[in-house]
Amino acid sequence: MSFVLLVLLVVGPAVAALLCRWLWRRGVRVLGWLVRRPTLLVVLAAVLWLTWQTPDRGPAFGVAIALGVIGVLVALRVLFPSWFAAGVQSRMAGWWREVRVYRGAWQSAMVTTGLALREGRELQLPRLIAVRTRGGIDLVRVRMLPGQVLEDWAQCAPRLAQTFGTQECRVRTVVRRKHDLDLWFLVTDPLAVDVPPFDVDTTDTTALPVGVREDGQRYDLSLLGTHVLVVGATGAGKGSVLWSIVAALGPALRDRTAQVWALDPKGGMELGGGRLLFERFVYGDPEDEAVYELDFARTLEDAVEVMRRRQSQLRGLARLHTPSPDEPLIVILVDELASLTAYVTDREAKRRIGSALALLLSQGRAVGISVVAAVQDPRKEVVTVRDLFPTRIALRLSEAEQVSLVLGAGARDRGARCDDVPESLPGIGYVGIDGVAEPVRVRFSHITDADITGLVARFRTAAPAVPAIEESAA
Ligand SMILES: Nc1ncnc2c1ncn2[C@@H]1O[C@H](COP(=O)(O)OP(=O)(O)OP(=O)(O)O)[C@@H](O)[C@H]1O
Repeated sequence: MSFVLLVLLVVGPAVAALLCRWLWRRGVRVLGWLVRRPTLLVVLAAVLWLTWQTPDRGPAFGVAIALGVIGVLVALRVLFPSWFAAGVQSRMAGWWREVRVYRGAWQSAMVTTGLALREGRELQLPRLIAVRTRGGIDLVRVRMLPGQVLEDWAQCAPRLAQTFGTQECRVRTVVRRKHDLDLWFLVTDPLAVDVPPFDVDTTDTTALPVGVREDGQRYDLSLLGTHVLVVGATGAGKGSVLWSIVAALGPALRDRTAQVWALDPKGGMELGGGRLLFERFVYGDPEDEAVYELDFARTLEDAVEVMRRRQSQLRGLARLHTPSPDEPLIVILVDELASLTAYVTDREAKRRIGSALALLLSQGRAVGISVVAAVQDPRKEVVTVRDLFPTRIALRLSEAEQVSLVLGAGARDRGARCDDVPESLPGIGYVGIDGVAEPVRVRFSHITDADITGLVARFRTAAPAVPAIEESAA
């Protein structure tokens, strides 16, 4: 007996210490879990407060009230999901992140980044107006100090991200509020995982679902009335942008309100899988260079002819063409535009291609002809017509200087760090649209060969709408 007691006396404290340690660790984890769930914390606090305020009714009263509140919240979430997400969840989570992350460190962050102003003994701080949380992003609205501009904040963006423990910070203007800015702090990155193709069921070519934005929302690209240039280093995912657009056009292709004329100077390697979806598919015969280059010239000139005809039909009647099965939106899809603009050896072909492309890019969009082209090298000597594309998509680029060539001066300062996109994340890029200040970070859908086969099976039309299908070197 005394031996058992002895063992208990020796082992007991050690076991108790281990148990305490285990409980402490568990407790810390539970606390951390609670801290990340402000709604639950508020409900728990309300239960405790009610129990304390009404001791005669006992804890059951508080629990009943809390269950009622939880029931109402769950019902609201189920009945009005988008309103609940934007109006309740986003505000609650934002308020909690404001208290937990931003308020406490605000003054020191402003001072160390040089965004605070000292006048004598008085310290002036930019005002933190509100925080909202959406997806993995904290949207922090701030009021700048007099004399500050967006660029002052954009320069400090990496340091702000580091201070508040987030992955990235982007600075954005606020419509009709010149003194305010929105800081987008990326807490988690929803673009770190592949985006599968969307199940498209719309023929609306002004909102093609092609990817996911960094706030987790779907990104819809407008194609009608614009041209799109896609720029990216080797392996950046240019193919996935072209294919995302084709995939999103599927229903319009099937309904014949859109058609794709595909030009694939890489011998048909990139776009060949979708040839049955395309009204025209020109890939040339690299062994017969002269014919091969003239094929592209002829196709572009045919598009110019359609453009001229539509112009004379629409003159005085409408300023923007409306796609229909008789007069569909024509999408000229070009993989590796440089092969048509810079690397052409036949002088005659080069002249004809250059002039047809310039005509289509400058006059085609109003009459329903859009050019979507991909290229690796965005320099003007390679893509002379670069500035005629109102929508430009910059994927991973090899040099920081290339960002301004594609998205315009200052785009990199506003967060479009295309040169920082890791090679392990193909398909991520920034979309810049003329007239829209901030580029949007998007991951385009990853379209595999199997997806392309599925697209062809689902959307190919029984017979072409326009008889002249041209397959060079067929
Ligand atoms: N959106 C995406 N999501 C995930 N993986 C992608 C995505 N886009 C492309 N990839 C993968 O990245 C690799 C390169 O893609 P892709 O061929 O489209 O790049 P590219 O820019 O067209 O390259 P190149 O200039 O050599 O033709 C492929 O293995 C592809 O599967």
